[in-house]
Amino acid sequence: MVEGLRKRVEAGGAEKYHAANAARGKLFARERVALLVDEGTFVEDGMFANVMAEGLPADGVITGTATVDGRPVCLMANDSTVKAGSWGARTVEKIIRIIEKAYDTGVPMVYLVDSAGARITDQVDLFPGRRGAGRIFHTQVRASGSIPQACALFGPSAAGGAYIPAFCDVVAMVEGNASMYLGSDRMVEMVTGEKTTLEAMGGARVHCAESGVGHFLCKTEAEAIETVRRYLSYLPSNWTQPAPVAAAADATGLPEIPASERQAFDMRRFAKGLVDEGSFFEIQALWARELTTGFARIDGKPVGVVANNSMFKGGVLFVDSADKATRFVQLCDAFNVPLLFLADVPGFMVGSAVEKQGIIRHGAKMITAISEATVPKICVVVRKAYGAGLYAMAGPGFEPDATIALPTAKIAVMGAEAAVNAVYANKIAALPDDETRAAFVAEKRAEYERDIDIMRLASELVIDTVVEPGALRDELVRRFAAATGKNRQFSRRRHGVTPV
Ligand SMILES: CCC(=O)SCCNC(=O)CCNC(=O)[C@H](O)C(C)(C)COP(=O)(O)OP(=O)(O)OC[C@H]1O[C@@H](n2cnc3c(N)ncnc32)[C@H](O)[C@@H]1OP(=O)(O)O
Repeated sequence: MVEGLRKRVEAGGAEKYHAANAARGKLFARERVALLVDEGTFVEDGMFANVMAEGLPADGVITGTATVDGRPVCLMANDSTVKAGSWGARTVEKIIRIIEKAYDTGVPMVYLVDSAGARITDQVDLFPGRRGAGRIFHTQVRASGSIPQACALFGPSAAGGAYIPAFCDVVAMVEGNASMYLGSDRMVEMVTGEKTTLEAMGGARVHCAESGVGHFLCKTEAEAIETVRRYLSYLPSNWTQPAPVAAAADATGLPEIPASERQAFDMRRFAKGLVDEGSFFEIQALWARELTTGFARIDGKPVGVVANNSMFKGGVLFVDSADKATRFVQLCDAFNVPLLFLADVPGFMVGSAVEKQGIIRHGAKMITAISEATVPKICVVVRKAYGAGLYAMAGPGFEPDATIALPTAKIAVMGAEAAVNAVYANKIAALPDDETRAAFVAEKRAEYERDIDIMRLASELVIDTVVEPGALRDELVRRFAAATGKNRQFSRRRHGVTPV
């Protein structure tokens, strides 16, 4: 009898739901689990949930333990062939238990999500109680920063269900099928009159390029699962362990840095050329692109890279880029991944539009995260670091383990042109003709540039050293190694009151 039941549970829901999923290019939940884990390592919990009462296989969610690349993980996978992957009371209990197990044993938790959210027909059993659906989120929040939590999203993630991905460190979304939304298109039309679709409102591209809730836009389910595996490879199993070291690889070398600061420069190419070949793993590549974030390895050891990218919006910091940096810095700091800042930043955006969006609040949040990060952190000024941009990129006042400048670096309260205009606007306006004005501006500009000369800043001990680009990688290897055992106490308190 047990074997027969087991086979029925393993088959999932009715054939018509499997056929509908296959027609959309979706895999069965058990196939997803098999793609994620090392072969033969999966041990399932609660597979007979609800089998006697309602005959809903596994109550629509598969949970258990396994290894990924030889390291233990806990996982859950919604089965959308069972009531669209909606959560009944046992579904909720299984999800809570597996997150608790991940937290208690100190291993990553992987969420393979494809769910209609709460099972509306069973709401009294699953929704309001102490171990109701809200407890899933409470447990996720408690585990956040203690163990890595990664989500691959293959289908809908409706209403309350949308918060499971939202509480994860990262979310990989499959384009065309994955969606996240608080209210379905039908509900939106009923409440607001807006006519929309799941894809237009909460599709993978929307969340990966516009809202920032998604981190990786994937073409296939296999790619989303591979992305989760790769994410885990940069992180320790929990916050008490060091980040895992891989075999070292050579770097491909740095691109030439343009002489003119007005010329856009792709800092992703710089980062890729600096780190171990093929190790750069960009996170949120499509969102707030003026700032690049990603993991990489230098000499086999993981680092988190935060880099300004002047290819987009001149590398100026906006509200979204400040949020992107904040979250990534917190992620690295939580999991003992040293931070490398590559600065080429004119500062934060100014103007009424960004003031109304709260640029001060968002910028303060980023600077808070940089201040609170106690993991080894090194700031490399590649080109410019102007104004509060220097602070946001872990400049000297933010206890970096080093501030390194390339010979192309400029550090100043603002660029020369803006500075001359700010100080001498009245005098310039009073000059008699264009020729005199141009000569005056050129003279003041030269004076200003002498003041901020990078060797002068080195001689005043503002920065720790100036290195040629070819020597930067070796310098970083030595300095990160020297910072490994640093004291990580930041402040005497429970937690700060962060600007959010
Ligand atoms: C914590 C608060 C919350 O989470 S409230 C949750 C609210 N959830 C929703 O509003 C989502 C409602 N469902 C949907 O929009 C669709 O089912 C989505 C998720 C888009 C999937 O569409 P599709 O793949 O076409 O499946 P379908 O609609 O044909 O449903 C298949 C069977 O599953 C059922 N189902 C679906 N959602 C729920 C649900 N939330 N609760 C209970 N049952 C649900 C459908 O009734 C359908 O059942 P049947 O095949 O008619 O027996």
